[in-house]
Amino acid sequence: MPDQAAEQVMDLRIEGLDAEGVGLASRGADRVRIPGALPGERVEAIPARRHRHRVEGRLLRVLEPAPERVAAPCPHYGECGGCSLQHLDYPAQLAFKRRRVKEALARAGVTVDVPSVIGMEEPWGYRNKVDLSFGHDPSRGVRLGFHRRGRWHEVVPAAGCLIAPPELLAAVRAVEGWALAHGLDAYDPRTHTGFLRTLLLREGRATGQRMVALVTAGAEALPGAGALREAVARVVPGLRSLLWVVNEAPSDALKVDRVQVLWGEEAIEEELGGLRYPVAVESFFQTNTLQARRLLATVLELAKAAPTDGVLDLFCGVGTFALALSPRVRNVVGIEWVEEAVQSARRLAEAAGFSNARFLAGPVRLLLPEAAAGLGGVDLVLLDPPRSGAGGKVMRKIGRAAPRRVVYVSCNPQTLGEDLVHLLPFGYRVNQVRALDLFPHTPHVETVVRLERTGR
Ligand SMILES: C[S@@+](CC[C@H](N)C(=O)[O-])C[C@H]1O[C@@H](n2cnc3c(N)ncnc32)[C@H](O)[C@@H]1O
Repeated sequence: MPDQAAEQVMDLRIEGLDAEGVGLASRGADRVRIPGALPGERVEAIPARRHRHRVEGRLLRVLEPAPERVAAPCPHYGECGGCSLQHLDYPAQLAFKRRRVKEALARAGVTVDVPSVIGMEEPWGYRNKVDLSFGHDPSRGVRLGFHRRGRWHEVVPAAGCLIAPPELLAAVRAVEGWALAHGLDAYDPRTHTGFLRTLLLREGRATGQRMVALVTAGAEALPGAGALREAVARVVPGLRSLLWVVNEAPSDALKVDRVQVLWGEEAIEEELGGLRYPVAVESFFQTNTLQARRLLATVLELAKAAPTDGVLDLFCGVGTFALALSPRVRNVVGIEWVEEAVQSARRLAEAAGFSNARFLAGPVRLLLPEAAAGLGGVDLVLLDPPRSGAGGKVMRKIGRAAPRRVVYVSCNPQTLGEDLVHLLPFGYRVNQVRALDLFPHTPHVETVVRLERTGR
């Protein structure tokens, strides 16, 4: 785009928000996306990038603010890649999420009442897991923080993050100081040089146990391991696990090639539904413990389990739903492809004496028919797939297993709607929906949908 156009200031009226919570306006035939702008507002923005009829705009000034606009309390709002809805007051965030769920269901041809989103009384400091990255800082060498919005290889400071608990954030300065003192540099995935990759912090909300995991590129030994131990143990209360994780993959995604326990245990524990779950460095565990309890209660309410039920729990992770259902049903089979999560679920079932719970390790698509056949009748299917959804093949296999009830837990309304389109033709009808806010100040929303087989 020529410089002149890049300088062109646009005076726009914001018409709505897209699924990512970005303000949308029209300008001739163009759709303009403006992060930070709210519906009803008149704003000044400049075009930053153009793709065919879509223009990415940068907000310059809000000329007429919406009544729901609030001053974002985080000092790094706008620069940091997280919490993009902080400028919208909390009730309006919940209303936006409710609309997202309604619209996604409507696109799938489902018209059903979507009640208000179940929000948090105190929507701050809720995360039990924080992922930080090391970046190069020209003035001081290395910096530990969050990815910068739009420039993923740069980081913004983590201090002052309002959705992470301060007890975990205390590790950041200690680890940064240790890295600077030992002259260690940040790994650069573009050149595959450098050493320090990420720092993963986890806590068990109910147990007060904390984990600090340093992820680096490959090395024989960790320089200054003793000093790291001392620095972290001094500032992180309830430290139960200090780990050194080696990730030799070229990309940024967390891959665990080797784990060394520098102090304490390999995992921490978290409590949910009366059971204590071990949480290892790479395990999936709901990141908002308080709302995860409400999610579990909602799933149990919508499942309406009966003692004669045979149940499938697909994408079961460490088995939170299957284990909670086990004492209420005839038998339950969980399917999950992370072997370590399946082993954890099996151990918990055994310790609790749930002899009617079985867990299979592998892809849902391949194991579902065998698991359904082994149950002696499937009455209820629960599924909680990742953001990408379950996919048409899995949904059609559920339809062919013909359970009377399906409870679909989704963290992405869009893929929820797309998946439902494959199940509805098997004679299912959505008869209850609940939405919960597990991720305040972000556009994400958790939805639980109950379907019943009416025909066929
Ligand atoms: C949103 S999590 C649900 C976890 C679980 N309900 C819980 O609360 O702990 C999705 C899970 O699906 C697993 N997964 C993703 N794709 C899978 C597949 N094709 N087959 C089996 N498991 C899969 C992931 O490893 C993850 O544990």
